[in-house]
Amino acid sequence: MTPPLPAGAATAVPDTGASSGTGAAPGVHRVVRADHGALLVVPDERLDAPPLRAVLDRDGLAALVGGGPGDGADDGADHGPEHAADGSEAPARLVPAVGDRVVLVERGGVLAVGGLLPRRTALVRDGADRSSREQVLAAGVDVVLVVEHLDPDPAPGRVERLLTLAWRSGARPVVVLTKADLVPDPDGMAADVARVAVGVDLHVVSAATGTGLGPVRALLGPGTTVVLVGPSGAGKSTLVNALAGAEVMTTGERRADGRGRHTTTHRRLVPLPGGAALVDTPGIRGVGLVADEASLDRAFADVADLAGACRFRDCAHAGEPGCAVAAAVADGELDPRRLESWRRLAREAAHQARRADAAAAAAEKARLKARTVAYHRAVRGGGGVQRP
Ligand SMILES: Nc1nc2c(ncn2[C@@H]2O[C@H](COP(=O)(O)OP(=O)(O)OP(=O)(O)O)[C@@H](O)[C@H]2O)c(=O)[nH]1
Ligand SMILES: [Zn+2]
Repeated sequence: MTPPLPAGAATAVPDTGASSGTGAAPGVHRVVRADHGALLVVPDERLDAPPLRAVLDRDGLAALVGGGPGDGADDGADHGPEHAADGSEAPARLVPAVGDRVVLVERGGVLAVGGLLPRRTALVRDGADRSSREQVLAAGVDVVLVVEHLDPDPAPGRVERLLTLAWRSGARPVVVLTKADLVPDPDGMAADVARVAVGVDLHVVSAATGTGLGPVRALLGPGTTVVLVGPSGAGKSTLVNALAGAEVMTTGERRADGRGRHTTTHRRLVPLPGGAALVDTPGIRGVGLVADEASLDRAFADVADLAGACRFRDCAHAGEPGCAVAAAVADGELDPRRLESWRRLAREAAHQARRADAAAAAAEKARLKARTVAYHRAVRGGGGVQRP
């Protein structure tokens, strides 16, 4: 299913004056790979078509119309400053990430990315370089499968963390518990995990026996983009291959020579049989958390509901009087482990927000300084000011 060009999307495409009749693949394309200015794209409605190479013009900004969780972020690579060198405001640069929908234009005989369609969803992680920049790992994702094994025992804290990440993306989170064939009571275990997956569908599967794959497959209709997150060994690749009925992802079988595994090193969009797409990247599999208050409120909707009854609006549920969350723990209504988990993630989210603020302040200071320098240069160069 190709989404129609939203109204106003055409303004995302700078007028390049490109002549028509060049046969430059028109229509919306999907970014299959994004490596430093060069992109591989395929038509949105033909994901299995041979990829085309398109350049990302460093000057021609890929401006985003509308907004989304990925706003203002890029793929983490150095694509130049956010602001023009003279300190004047430049439109925020957005660099296409895997899964983005782009419009191509022809520029001097080469295919270029003319614009980016609004990013409805984006899976982001903390900048690898400890800067405040968030890195867009995948854009245009519809479903985030949080994959967790039943054997060894599932880790509720990890599920909570990944669900928070998934909610943050704007996509729909779904929990998949794997390796049901290895435990005596998969449904009992699933009921325990369901308590930490509030408001989220949960499926129990076994790739080995094929149990439970139907409902997961049903999530992957034509035009759906899915990404899997979960710990190494959870069975993500095995699950995808079982769903696809083909070797789409490399599984974790060790290489015979013992030198690690055959794994992809590039982020890529992989077409699945049936018209869905998978974003596969090793970076996503063990992604660091980027939480914010809204995503925590979704992932911990039960805690958020209780918090509504706390006496203080900004209650930290850490011993304040009239705390409804603490009361729920005392009553055995809320698992203290869950409150502790919420606390830890809320601390991380606050830390990330402070870092982002500090970086924004530093950028603003640098911008003002550049402007001051430019002013003094102009004044001196112009000879407009005489020294007394
Ligand atoms: N018995 C059983 N084994 C499974 C199942 N799913 C996966 N496995 C096994 O678990 C191991 C890890 O599976 P992978 O699919 O490679 O796990 P992964 O999550 O992709 O791991 P990374 O690539 O490290 O992120 C493999 O040996 C699989 O054969 C299952 O449903 N039942
Ligand atoms: Zn409270």
